[in-house]
Amino acid sequence: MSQKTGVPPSHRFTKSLPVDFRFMGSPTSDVVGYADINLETDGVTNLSSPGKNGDSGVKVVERVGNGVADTEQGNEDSPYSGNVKLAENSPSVGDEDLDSTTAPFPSVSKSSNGHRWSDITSYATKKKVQSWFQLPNGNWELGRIMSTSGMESVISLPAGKVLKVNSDSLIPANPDILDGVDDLMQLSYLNEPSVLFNLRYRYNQDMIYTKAGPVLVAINPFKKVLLYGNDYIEAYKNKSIESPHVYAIADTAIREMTRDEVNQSIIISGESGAGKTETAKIAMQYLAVLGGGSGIEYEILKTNPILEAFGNAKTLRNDNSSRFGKLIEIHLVNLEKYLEPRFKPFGFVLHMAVLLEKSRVVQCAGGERSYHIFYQLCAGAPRALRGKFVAIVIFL
Ligand SMILES: Nc1ncnc2c1ncn2[C@@H]1O[C@H](COP(=O)(O)OP(=O)(O)OP(=O)(O)O)[C@@H](O)[C@H]1O
Repeated sequence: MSQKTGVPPSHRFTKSLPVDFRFMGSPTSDVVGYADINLETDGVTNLSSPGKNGDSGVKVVERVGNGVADTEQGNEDSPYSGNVKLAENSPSVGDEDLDSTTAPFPSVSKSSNGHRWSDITSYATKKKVQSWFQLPNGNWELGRIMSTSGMESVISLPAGKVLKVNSDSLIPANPDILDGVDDLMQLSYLNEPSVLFNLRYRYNQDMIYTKAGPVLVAINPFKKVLLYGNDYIEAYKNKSIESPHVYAIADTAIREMTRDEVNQSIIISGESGAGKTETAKIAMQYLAVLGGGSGIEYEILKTNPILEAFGNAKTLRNDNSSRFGKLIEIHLVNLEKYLEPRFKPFGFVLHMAVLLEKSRVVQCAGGERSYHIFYQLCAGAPRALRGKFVAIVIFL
């Protein structure tokens, strides 16, 4: 099978979080010794890395399972610790001729869970399907299997690199026809690099939403994307558009509530700066339009800046970080059976703020700020009063 020739070069590799990734902490001391990639003149890439004592030992990362499902299995420290196993001081690919079947290559140690990809991998190598290979620096590269002998495969990577690798370390890639599918469940091979590749492929075309079965994956675009507004809302309401979207999630929630007469919840989770607050507002925007247009919905949406003034602050990760947990309850009144497609206006929206980070009022880390309201107070106050406010802030 050919490589993804229609794919721009920037899409052909994808990167995992480093195996020593910690959410807010610093890398641990037991880090993987990432190998340097040296492109030899004969086009064969050798993996080499100075070991602790200056030897050429390299720690090799083994992928032992399906990245999507396994993220829940790891310990709480590392999101990928359930998936990876370090084979320390394994020999690196040497300078030997590729024809030499005894040439050392990054070894892969089996995990106690067994190698769940081995069946699929052997099928993939037999059929020479395009495969993903993880370089020691964490990048996944899409390669074409040139030959396989025993447990070794020779793969060609983009830019003419050729590698001899353990066949078990290859992870099958999906055919080109599945590039950028709407729902990750449609992928023939559901593995970490394929998921990352698909998300990245869509993201590069401003398709920031992708379904993973009933779950919506949203990637923060950090720029204005033309996916919102009344035209889109109308289209999702009329079901004339089916691309994954927050609007579609909100639409499903309200329709199922009407049909089953059961309350619905939308849970939005992600790390700081991922876009949870914006996503919640986008969902509320859809519900507001669907609500019928009494005007009260828009007033409710306007309460967000007030809530954010008291509960949001600039952090190193997010200029408008919510420093509290938020539960938003939207109550619909006079909801008559089978009222679709038009719903009665909202009764009220209940915001519940919990676990406010109180310490931020008196102390915050360098480069961060206290709650927006303090700065807004100073900015809006008459000059004499402003001086007093600033004095209080300094005194605190
Ligand atoms: N859909 C989007 N379109 C454009 N920009 C977005 C979108 N979602 C998020 N952003 C940008 O990312 C920034 C951070 O998003 P947001 O405040 O929603 O993150 P968060 O997950 O709520 O973070 P925290 O947990 O720190 O409160 C926003 O201020 C905005 O600039």
